[in-house]
Amino acid sequence: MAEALKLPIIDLSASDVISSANSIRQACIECGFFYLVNHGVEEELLDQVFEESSKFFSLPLEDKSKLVNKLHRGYTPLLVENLDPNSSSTGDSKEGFCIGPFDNVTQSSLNQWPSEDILPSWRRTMESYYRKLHFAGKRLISLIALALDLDEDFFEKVETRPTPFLCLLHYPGQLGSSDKEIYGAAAHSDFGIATLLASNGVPGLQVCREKSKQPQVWEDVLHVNGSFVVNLGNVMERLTNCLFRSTLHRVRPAGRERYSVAFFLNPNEEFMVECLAGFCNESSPARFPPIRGGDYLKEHIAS
Ligand SMILES: O=C(O)CCC(=O)C(=O)O
Ligand SMILES: [Fe+2]
Repeated sequence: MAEALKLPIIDLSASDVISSANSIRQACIECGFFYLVNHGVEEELLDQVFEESSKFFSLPLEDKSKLVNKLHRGYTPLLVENLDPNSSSTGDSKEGFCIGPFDNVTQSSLNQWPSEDILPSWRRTMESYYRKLHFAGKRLISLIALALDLDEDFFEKVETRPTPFLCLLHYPGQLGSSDKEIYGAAAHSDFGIATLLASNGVPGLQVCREKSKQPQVWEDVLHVNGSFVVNLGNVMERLTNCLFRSTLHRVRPAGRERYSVAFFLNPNEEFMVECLAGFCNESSPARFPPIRGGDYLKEHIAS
């Protein structure tokens, strides 16, 4: 059993935003992971999301496969994604379903939905959860902007505002017998700006704080009722020249069915992902060349 990691807790509704931004800054420099509480998402809605998620993943593969992932929206079957292809030839032992933005007709038309005849309240539940998370995500990112000494509305402009994706994940409890260790999600860091994660409480998520230290030390991230686990993605390392950390994490199978819902704040296509002024200088030059969000996404998500 790995040691449990004690993560800082950030209160999204605290009135002293400067103090919250300072706590976020410290958490992002030290670990890149923290718990988010008082985020405004009701427990009842989250319960409904897990209930609907379980109903979808319980459908016959034939039905789920009709919605197979296109343009990062829809169903990804078990073992298809591999978050660490360099170390593992086997895909991750999880299945997923992703929903992209629906704030304009063009974007919205790309989403796929299970038939209302089979799952009548599915779409309504997921859209409602997406909206709530979007609201919480905007507030969180304004605190992250303050934590970077930027204007609070830095991430609200047309070209800087994140593009969120909601991904439902299901890790089956039983694994086939194999000599190799199969991960629910193999070791990876997220490629976007930040991720807000909720789970049904079944353990499995682990973090490796020092990715280059050998042997790697993995610590358990415990479930805290009513909180989201937030972690930064690689875009934040690029913006801060690695001051803010995008930490390696994975999901180990716990022998019980785990459901999680990840809300990924990805860069939008027009966002220039480059070291922010004040985070690099002559003695500490930018470690990554600038890249447009659209090109960055092409490099990081398989189509
Ligand atoms: O399901 C989890 O607990 C983590 C999922 C994750 O890390 C990811 O999808 O990027
Ligand atoms: Fe992740």
